[in-house]
Amino acid sequence: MKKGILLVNLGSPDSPNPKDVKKYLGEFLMDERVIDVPLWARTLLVKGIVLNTRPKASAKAYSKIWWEEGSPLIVLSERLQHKIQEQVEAPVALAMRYGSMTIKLGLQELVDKGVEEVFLIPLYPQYAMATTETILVLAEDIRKEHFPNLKITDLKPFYNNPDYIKVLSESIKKQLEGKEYEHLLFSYHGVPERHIRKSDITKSHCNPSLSGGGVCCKTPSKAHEFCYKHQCLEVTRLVGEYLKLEEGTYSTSFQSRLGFDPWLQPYTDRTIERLGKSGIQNMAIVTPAFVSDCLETLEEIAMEGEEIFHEVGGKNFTTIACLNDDQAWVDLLSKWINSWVEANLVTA
Ligand SMILES: C=CC1=C(C)c2cc3[nH]c(cc4nc(cc5[nH]c(cc1n2)c(C)c5CCC(=O)O)C(CCC(=O)O)=C4C)c(C)c3C=C
Ligand SMILES: [Fe+2]
Ligand SMILES: [Fe+2]
Repeated sequence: MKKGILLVNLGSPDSPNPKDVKKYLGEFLMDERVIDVPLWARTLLVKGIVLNTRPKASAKAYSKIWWEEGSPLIVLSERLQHKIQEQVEAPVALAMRYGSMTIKLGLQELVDKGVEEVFLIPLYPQYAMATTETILVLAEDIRKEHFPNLKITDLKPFYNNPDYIKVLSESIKKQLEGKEYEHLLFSYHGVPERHIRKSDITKSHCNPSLSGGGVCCKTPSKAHEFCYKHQCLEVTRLVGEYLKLEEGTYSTSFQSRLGFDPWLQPYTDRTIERLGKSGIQNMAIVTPAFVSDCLETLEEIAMEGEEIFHEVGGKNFTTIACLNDDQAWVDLLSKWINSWVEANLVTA
């Protein structure tokens, strides 16, 4: 069977213009695994409220980070794809869950090259309903409808894979060389707490709220295979261990909340403010829910986050770049792909 690889990331608008941003946000936010309320309520919220207000503000934010070659997330994902292709004989295609570079087009590209078996790689270290799950469900729907003879195998979340932790930790270490910092904040994209409860396969383990939360994530459970919060906390713990970070000099927070429901806490903006107010003068921030830099890292963290820190008296704010097309990361993904191509063994 001829094999091929499909890398899948989140996606971006075609341009930072409000019209393109509105189209993109419409598709993104109407996904039932992103805004997980009944269709009528989602339609009312997204089409009646969010799409009338947010695209203008989002477009402004996108304009600040847009590159000449296009959206940073897309350009960086393409660089990763090309570098991997140099180390892998099977064809490597790239698709996005939302926007013009669809999963259907990505699969079609591989099928046109004679591929009969696809290794699908969601570019997310942690599992979440709003990221990994929505990719897998859509890919399977497309396979059934358009490519019924195609076989698809997916790479499982690799948040605790020792090689991944090593690559991430070494990247952080390298970027912090010669930098002064008293606190390293691990900021992950947030999700509503409700998403965590919905993904709990035991239906009784996960309790992510601040009052009862935290304990469940540290108590062994099969629920953790799908618990985004557990998987984020594990990345922080394992990197802390690898880099021998001192207790109290690093912590975890969650960014990018939207709407009024409780999201995973502590929130990143409030944490940055608290750190600055508590006398921390130099802080660094890393964003391990993303493998490619994007709006959420380049604008929300590197620009807004830094502004908050300076407003409360902080001095040096170091933003650590995502793995992007870092050579060790390219080598690791290529190693996982090659072992699947050679033996169908997924090593992550
Ligand atoms: C409203 C619900 C949202 C959930 C749940 C959510 C989860 C989630 N998102 C990412 C990764 C990215 N999100 C990005 C942008 C972005 N996310 C939301 C909303 C939710 N995300 C919105 C409305 C936006 C658009 C921008 C904005 O208006 O603020 C991006 C950046 C895309 C880019 O083009 O650069 C990424 C990446 C993860 C990993 C995640 C859950 C774990
Ligand atoms: Fe998001
Ligand atoms: Fe948990």
